[in-house]
Amino acid sequence: EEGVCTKSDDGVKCSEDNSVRLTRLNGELVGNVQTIMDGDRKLEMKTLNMKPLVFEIENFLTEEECDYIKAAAVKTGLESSQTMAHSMSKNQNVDLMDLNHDGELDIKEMKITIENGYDIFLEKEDILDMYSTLELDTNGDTHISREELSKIKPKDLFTYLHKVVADHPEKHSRYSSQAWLDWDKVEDEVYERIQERTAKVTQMPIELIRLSDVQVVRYGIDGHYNAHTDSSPLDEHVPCCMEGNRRKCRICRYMTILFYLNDVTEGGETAFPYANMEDINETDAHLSEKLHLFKNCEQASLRVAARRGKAIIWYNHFVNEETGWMGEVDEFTMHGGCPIKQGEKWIANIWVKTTDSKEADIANMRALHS
Ligand SMILES: O=C(O)CCC(=O)C(=O)O
Ligand SMILES: [Fe+2]
Repeated sequence: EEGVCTKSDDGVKCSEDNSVRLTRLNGELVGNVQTIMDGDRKLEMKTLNMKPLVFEIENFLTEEECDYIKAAAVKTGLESSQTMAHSMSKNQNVDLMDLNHDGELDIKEMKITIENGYDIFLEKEDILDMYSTLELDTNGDTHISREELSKIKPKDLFTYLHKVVADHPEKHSRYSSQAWLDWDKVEDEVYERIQERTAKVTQMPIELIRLSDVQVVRYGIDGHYNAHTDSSPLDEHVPCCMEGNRRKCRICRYMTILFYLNDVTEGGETAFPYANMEDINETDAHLSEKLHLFKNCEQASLRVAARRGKAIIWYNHFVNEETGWMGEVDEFTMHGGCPIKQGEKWIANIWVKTTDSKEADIANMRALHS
């Protein structure tokens, strides 16, 4: 339970050795309950699932804490996540996802191309509509050859897709609004209590919890988030994103702690469509209809109901046996938010950031105390 740095009468002492490892709690088996005392509050951490490993703690946050976080997000200002912010610019060429390298795009490949490039989740009919409107598929074989594709202007594609999501916001991969809370940059008793409680139940160093990214999300009617992983697969050629780093980087988040800040009248569960599947086929993993939670939430084998104050916890990565730090991504953690049928949904994500370098992460943790 000891963090990297501990407070004592003569100040803060940080352990010098690198034997620190990322904690991965033992789930034992589904339904297992571990009791943790936080002051006089008794927290019950239940194992919800083993593959992926997911824990649930009801009433982790008090009613007041939920309202406090919501109010903080409102004060910061929520921004719509439905922009094409990460998407390609008007004039950029489409980055073709020719998965089977046959020199043309079938409907599935076009679907992925649009998802990755524009964060828009289209179905077969939508793609065929697009082909006919933009006169893309000149020979009508539902395949887009390089030649056919070279005839379209990226700007037209952009304009077309922009209109599709303006008319149908539910076609966004994510339909919500969000705000970031810089909870490591302010002195705030409520945040500190939550950080300490989170460190306690996860048995993670408080410094890593404090340095986490915290995002508050609000979903209205039809709001949803199609299935995704919260972290990127390991890639030795691309560094983990760090603050101020403008180079191409990948998102590295060892674990996710998700708080529900309100009760949703109907819908809005968190769904894990690949939970408990035997294995995940690499290519199919990102093509499966199961990922389309806006439509297919009921098919997901693990669904967690949104309840005010509840926390769920999972590990986006395994622990590398040798280094004790970030291991491979756990693809079974693929998850998202089911559409809101009635009411609204507020959550807060605590994304515990780690990088490929344990030394750099420990240095960051130490820096918090100086
Ligand atoms: O809304 C949910 O339940 C899941 C949200 C989520 O996966 C995310 O914000 O990354
Ligand atoms: Fe997520």
